[in-house]
Amino acid sequence: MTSQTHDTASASAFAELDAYRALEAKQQPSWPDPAAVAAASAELATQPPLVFAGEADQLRERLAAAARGEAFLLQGGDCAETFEAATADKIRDRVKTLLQMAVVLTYGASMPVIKVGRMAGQFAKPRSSDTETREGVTLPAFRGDIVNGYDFTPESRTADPSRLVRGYHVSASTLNLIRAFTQGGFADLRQVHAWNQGFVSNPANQRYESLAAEIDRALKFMDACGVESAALSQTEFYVSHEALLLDYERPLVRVDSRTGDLYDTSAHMLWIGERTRQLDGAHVEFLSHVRNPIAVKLGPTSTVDDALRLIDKLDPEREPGRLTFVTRMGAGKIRDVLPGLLEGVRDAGATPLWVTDPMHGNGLTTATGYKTRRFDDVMDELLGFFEAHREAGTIPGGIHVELTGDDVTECLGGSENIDEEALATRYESLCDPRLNHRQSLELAFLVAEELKRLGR
Ligand SMILES: O=C[C@H](O)[C@H](O)COP(=O)(O)O
Ligand SMILES: C=C(OP(=O)(O)O)C(=O)O
Ligand SMILES: [Mn+2]
Repeated sequence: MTSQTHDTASASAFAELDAYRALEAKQQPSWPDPAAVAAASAELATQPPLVFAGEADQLRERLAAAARGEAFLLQGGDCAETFEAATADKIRDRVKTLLQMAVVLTYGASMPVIKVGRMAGQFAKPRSSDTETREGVTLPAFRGDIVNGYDFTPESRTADPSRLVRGYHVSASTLNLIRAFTQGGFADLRQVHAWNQGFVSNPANQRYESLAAEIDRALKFMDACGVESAALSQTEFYVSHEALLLDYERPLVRVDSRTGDLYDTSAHMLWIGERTRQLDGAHVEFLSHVRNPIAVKLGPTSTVDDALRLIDKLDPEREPGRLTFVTRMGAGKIRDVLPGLLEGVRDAGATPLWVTDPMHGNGLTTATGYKTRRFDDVMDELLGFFEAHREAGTIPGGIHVELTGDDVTECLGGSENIDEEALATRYESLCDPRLNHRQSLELAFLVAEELKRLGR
């Protein structure tokens, strides 16, 4: 193609993308100053992409393997990242937690684990209510650091478009550190013990320690045999977030110079949330025009028809790895709802990647006002997910969890038995409750058992 025909082709691709502008976009902030939003978007449009299109393609291939049952997706991180918590220590501890979980899963299941952080861009939050009332004062709800501040004052809660640009820069520095850790030796499998250090000693990381010792012995054996593999010293690590805030996502859509295709370069993988997955809505339209791997959350009211129409819109070619469904049904509903959904999609001949989010259908608020989840409900939804797939003969391809490497007390239960009273001691999340480091490892051991049972 000459450069002129290339320009014409990308102009028409952008025109198709912009069809979303005529559709309803739910869960967007009301920015008080539209000119300032336009200026922030224009600034973002001049910034370099955060990811390379070829990386997104590689992830799509990995996800295709997971949809075939030859790999397993581990996607996790904060509910809402914050600018303040984008520190070296906190990013390192989240990466370490995901690496540890991946080792538990890989070793348990003898299967490659695809590591995808809810990191480097997971800043925008959909809310149940547009406003929050405290002691008779009503203000706009907190919609994530990329929109407004958490402090309960009118100034802080006013949507501020300069946060869009700051969100980009915090994402860039977070991603930079993730790349440094995962490619610069920190993720070397010979560091399997080191990832466990610095966390409060507990039964889950003691169990991890003995698994790490087995891995060490296996590595020494391989060394002694002269087996060398670059795969041991580096790991692929991808980033993802909910593509919620279209004023942030749109300026980061770029043309892949290799193919002329559009990619949303804010992350490798993007998902559409339960609240914004309307077929005639802006989010579905927008993501139908970019080539990244896309996920859609499916809550308990989802029908087979919803799923099939999403497939037709987002993955008309039924390209392996393009589309992931993340089901978040709730422990009490998954066994009733999921088998029928799996069967309907299976009978239509489609093979999306099926992943469970055992967190978002299991929220509750305590009498003292803490948003929390019971670890037992999370575990129960996980088991229900594996059961439903056994029933339908389909492939349980991954998990999507809200977690942190920090020693927080946000979810009830787990082996340290966090109770309602303990929630107050280290509750740090600005949105949903996350599994702490120990609960995350416990969950990984349970999933590893289920994967072993599958005997893949
Ligand atoms: O992360 C998910 C949603 O943003 C969150 O669950 C909404 O919480 P809310 O019901 O407190 O608004
Ligand atoms: C908002 C989220 O989930 P859902 O769309 O499933 O409610 C989330 O993943 O933080
Ligand atoms: Mn959440």
